[in-house]
Amino acid sequence: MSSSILVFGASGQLGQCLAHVAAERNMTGRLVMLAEEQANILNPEGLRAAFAQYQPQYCINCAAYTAVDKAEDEVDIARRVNRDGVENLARLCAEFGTTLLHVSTDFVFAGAGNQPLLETDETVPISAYGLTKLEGEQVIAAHTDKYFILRTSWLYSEFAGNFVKTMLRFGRERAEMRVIWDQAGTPTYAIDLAAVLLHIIETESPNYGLYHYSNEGVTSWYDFAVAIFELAGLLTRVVPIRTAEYPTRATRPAYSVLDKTKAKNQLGISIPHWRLSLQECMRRLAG
Ligand SMILES: NC(=O)C1=CN([C@@H]2O[C@H](COP(=O)(O)OP(=O)(O)OC[C@H]3O[C@@H](n4cnc5c(N)ncnc54)[C@H](OP(=O)(O)O)[C@@H]3O)[C@@H](O)[C@H]2O)C=CC1
Ligand SMILES: Cc1cn([C@H]2C[C@H](O)[C@@H](COP(=O)(O)OP(=O)(O)O[C@H]3O[C@@H](C)C(=O)[C@@H](O)[C@H]3O)O2)c(=O)[nH]c1=O
Repeated sequence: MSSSILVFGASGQLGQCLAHVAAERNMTGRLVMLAEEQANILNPEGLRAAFAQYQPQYCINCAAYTAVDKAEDEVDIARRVNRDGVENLARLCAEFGTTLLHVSTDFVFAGAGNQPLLETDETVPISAYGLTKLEGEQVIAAHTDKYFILRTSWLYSEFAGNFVKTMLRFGRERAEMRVIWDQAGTPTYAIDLAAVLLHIIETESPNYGLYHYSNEGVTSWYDFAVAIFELAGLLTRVVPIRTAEYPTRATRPAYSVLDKTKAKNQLGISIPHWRLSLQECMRRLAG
């Protein structure tokens, strides 16, 4: 077994954040970054060749179908990536003795409650994306014990497309933005999440299992947008609206705040507040 770490979906948002954090930690040499063109997780033969070549100690799966609204009309395609592709990886990890690090979502929950969600809370996905991501979690647990699944929420960063970059783009063009205030959750800086994934590897944590991870605190998309414009120095007016006033193809959970107690206790991490991490991201975007 080599010490290498295979990363799938390397050109997406989280994949790029991993490359960035790995470089800061002098871990770049261990990472084998595979974008979809180099390794499609739907191609078992190609994946087997990569596992055989690198004999990885760890595999990080950043590959996913993440188009939440589109998934409602393309559930089969979403399922192939978010369930079947993940199953391909889980099978190979079991065969090669590789530890699998995978990322899931707050959208596995219905979001009807008002208390921070635990790993043990009931999952009731209300969107096709959420359902296929939950199926991905289940196939991992069915094939291997050596896994870490981190459910996260509202990812953003300076890389790829995300809510922060959408707000900044529209905010520069428009005097006013209408943003939902009755969906509560916690944004997560994908750089912080990447750092946790690499921390699990660096510490060779034996505490396998399912974890919740987002930044600390609670907010709404509206408050998040207000904070983004404040930090960017934009005068864009943000109008709070209800979910019903912003119809989307997929239904999103009204409340999806994740309780991170388990991750803090078992992985030995401390978690920055979402405002601090947003500040850091905005600093990097400006610089
Ligand atoms: N973004 C968010 O707000 C949240 C994301 N998550 C989860 O976090 C993880 C990372 O998300 P994020 O980085 O933001 O997502 P992105 O959409 O930015 O990245 C996903 C990557 O997967 C690639 N991909 C898609 N299909 C395949 C395939 N068959 N084989 C290999 N690669 C493939 C995509 O390539 P291409 O673009 O070319 O299709 C893309 O590069 C995902 O598991 C996601 O479900 C969880 C909560 C919130
Ligand atoms: C662009 C925009 C969005 N919104 C709302 C719609 C939605 O409820 C919320 C976020 O919209 P977005 O389309 O950016 O993000 P969305 O695709 O809903 O984000 C989700 O992505 C998947 C992958 C996840 O796993 C989730 O954790 C979550 O991050 O903001 C507005 O109210 N006004 C706006 O102008």
